[in-house]
Amino acid sequence: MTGVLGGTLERALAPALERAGHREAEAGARRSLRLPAHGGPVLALEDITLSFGGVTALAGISLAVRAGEIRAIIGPNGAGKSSLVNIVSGAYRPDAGRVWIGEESFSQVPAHRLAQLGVARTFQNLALFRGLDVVDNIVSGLAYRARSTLVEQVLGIGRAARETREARAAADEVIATLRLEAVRDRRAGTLPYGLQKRVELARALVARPRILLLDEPLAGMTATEKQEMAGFIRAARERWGTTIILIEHDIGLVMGLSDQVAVFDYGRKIADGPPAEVRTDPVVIDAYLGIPHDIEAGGGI
Ligand SMILES: Nc1ncnc2c1ncn2[C@@H]1O[C@H](COP(=O)(O)OP(=O)(O)OP(=O)(O)O)[C@@H](O)[C@H]1O
Repeated sequence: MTGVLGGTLERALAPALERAGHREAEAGARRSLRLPAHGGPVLALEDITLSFGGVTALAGISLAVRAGEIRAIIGPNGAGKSSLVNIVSGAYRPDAGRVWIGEESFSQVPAHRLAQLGVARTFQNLALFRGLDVVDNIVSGLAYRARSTLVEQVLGIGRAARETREARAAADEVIATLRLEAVRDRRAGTLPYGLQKRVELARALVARPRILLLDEPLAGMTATEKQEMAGFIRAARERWGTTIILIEHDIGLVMGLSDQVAVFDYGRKIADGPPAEVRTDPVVIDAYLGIPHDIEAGGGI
């Protein structure tokens, strides 16, 4: 029966997987990736529960993400994906459970220390400074680091001058990796949507976070833009070893891009494993295709 269900999901996902187009190349890229040999979890959730009034958004969620991993979190609407990102980024305090970031554990992640903890995030909606150049938008991702005084900054001397030089160098490295050279000095607000999303990714990467939370990075993009963005997410991980947590609705791309996929449904984690396993898991198929188990037991779909 599993085989039949597995085949059903394969068929359901086939067009998306076909669009992704380079599963084999991606598998090869994963094989050649230099992950730390004994990378322990860089991020772990321990029995996290979160409710809003009578609605349970997350019910006893545990999750461990290894250093350098691309971990997708997928699930139908309302499954609890954004709640999880908001807990990791400190916007929400769970009712119970702890979050581990590296060696430190928290009942609520201190949002003001997020950058210092090495965590960066992007948002579902664009949040760029539309009137600023691309490079200045990217440099703004380093603002929290500035140690120079206001006087030094106004006069452009001392630590401020050095910080400016270092920030530009860091921004230019990200610009080169994400192939943004041609629009470096363009106003962000004048760029097509897909490029603006790429600038957001660059801004989140400029401080070289250990952990990057991407909330629907491919939403609203054309198929070509999605392919490009998936390539740049992979490039960032390969260049800097960034651990990436990815919330995404495009299952085809997720399956090709991620090392591990956790599937949520109604606030519970119903599957967690490599894409090939998750894709054929009957529980996941039920959640996505709405195939009741009694039909499965009855032998026909
Ligand atoms: N701030 C909030 N106030 C009240 N209820 C909330 C809040 N945030 C989330 N919820 C509820 O918690 C549940 C999980 O929502 P969440 O946004 O985390 O799911 P999701 O998987 O990200 O959904 P989507 O894919 O639609 O963004 C939903 O029932 C939602 O209505």
